[in-house]
Amino acid sequence: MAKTWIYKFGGASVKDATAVKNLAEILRNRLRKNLIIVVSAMGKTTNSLEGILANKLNGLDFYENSAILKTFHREICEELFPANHAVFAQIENLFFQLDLQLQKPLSRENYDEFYDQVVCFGELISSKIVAEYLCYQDLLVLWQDAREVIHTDSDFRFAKINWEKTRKACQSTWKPMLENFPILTQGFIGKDPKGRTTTLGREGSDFTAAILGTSLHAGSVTIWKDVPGVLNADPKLFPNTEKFEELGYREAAEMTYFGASVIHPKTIKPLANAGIPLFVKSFLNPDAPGTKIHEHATPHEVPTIVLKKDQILVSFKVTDFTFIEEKHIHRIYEQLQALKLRVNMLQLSAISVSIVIDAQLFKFEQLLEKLKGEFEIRYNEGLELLTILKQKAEEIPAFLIGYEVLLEQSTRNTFQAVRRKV
Ligand SMILES: Nc1ncnc2c1ncn2[C@@H]1O[C@H](COP(=O)(O)OP(=O)(O)O)[C@@H](O)[C@H]1O
Ligand SMILES: N[C@@H](CC(=O)OP(=O)(O)O)C(=O)O
Repeated sequence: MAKTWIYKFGGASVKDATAVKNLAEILRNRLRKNLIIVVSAMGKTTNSLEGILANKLNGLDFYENSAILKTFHREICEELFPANHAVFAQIENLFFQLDLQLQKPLSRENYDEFYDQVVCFGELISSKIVAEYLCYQDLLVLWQDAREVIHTDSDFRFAKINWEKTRKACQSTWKPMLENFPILTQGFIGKDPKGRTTTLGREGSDFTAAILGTSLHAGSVTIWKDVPGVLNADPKLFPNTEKFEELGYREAAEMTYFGASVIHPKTIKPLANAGIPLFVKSFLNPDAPGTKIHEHATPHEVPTIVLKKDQILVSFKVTDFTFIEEKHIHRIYEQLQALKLRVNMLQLSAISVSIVIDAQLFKFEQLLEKLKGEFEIRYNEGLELLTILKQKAEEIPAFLIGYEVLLEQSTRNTFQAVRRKV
């Protein structure tokens, strides 16, 4: 049987009508049977949907923002299609379904499940528009609902994949279709055992591409980005970046673990286990080689800089004149795990445990609430976690000029500092 190939186009590559036209041009010479195209929501649509949810939760007007989102998509369609095209009714119908969902009651208790039933519309709407446009351009693709094959548990907003069920569904339903047509589908979304929509975590469409690639033993997975490939730092934050021609799976995984947002952190592992190469390519320069992530990459010594924003540094101090013991760390980790909060950095002293975590809606307050009786808790919000891999000692001070450093750690291969602007 022929190999499957996976392309993933993220929000930036479908952010407006021009971007959708560019996507079609990329596919014009590349579209073939056995290709799966995964698309994300258009531009910042997921952020807008999160804003709508926040307004609804806080009892504020959300219909206006919902109307703005509808206009945004309708105007893209107006640039792409003639006025009588069927896509307008399809998009109208999807927004009608979104409005129905938004009329249901929302509280903190049902927030995560409600969230998934709302934010999935970003990908559903985007994939409809892109699929219709490709067909309109004689680039025939089959629109398929990713929820038919991506099976997850019911951990809403952070759903975990049922790999076996997903693999079987991909092989039995999509593989035969792919023998005749390319498939276009959504990233980020799945379905739980009760048939309810789930999502895989913010920016999870890269992970969808890896899940499909692994389940179908793909020849390769390509994620199309607005950068030339994986660089040694985010070019939006640092000048003079360098592109990697190739990277080993381990190194790429490490970069994403520390927060290099160019690839979703869960993407590398399944591909590495299956030995499937991952290409990161530019949708602005599609013929350029990009970065190849694979097993046999030549090692390099280029320092790599990763910056994670919106960090909170929390210190838990014991209050009874004892020293920090395993039981204290255990208590803190137990609560962190229950709230699905990951520790980005940890430091122990005789009487306190300091951790660095991502700021996440509601979660931090819940952590404080759970542990305030057991520890004296202090925290600083609005921080940045700077990580430099393969650091050169003499280059580090330049990264800290104009910043106050609240916590610092260094090993032979990794330098980390929690900093805030002074
Ligand atoms: N090391 C890095 N190399 C390249 N881009 C990076 C890196 N770290 C962060 N980025 C950022 O990742 C962005 C691309 O990822 P993302 O915006 O998530 O893509 P999409 O949502 O379109 O799939 C780039 O625009 C860049 O700002
Ligand atoms: N639309 C979702 C999923 C995603 O992966 O998007 P993108 O490919 O644009 O990062 C999000 O914004 O989280």
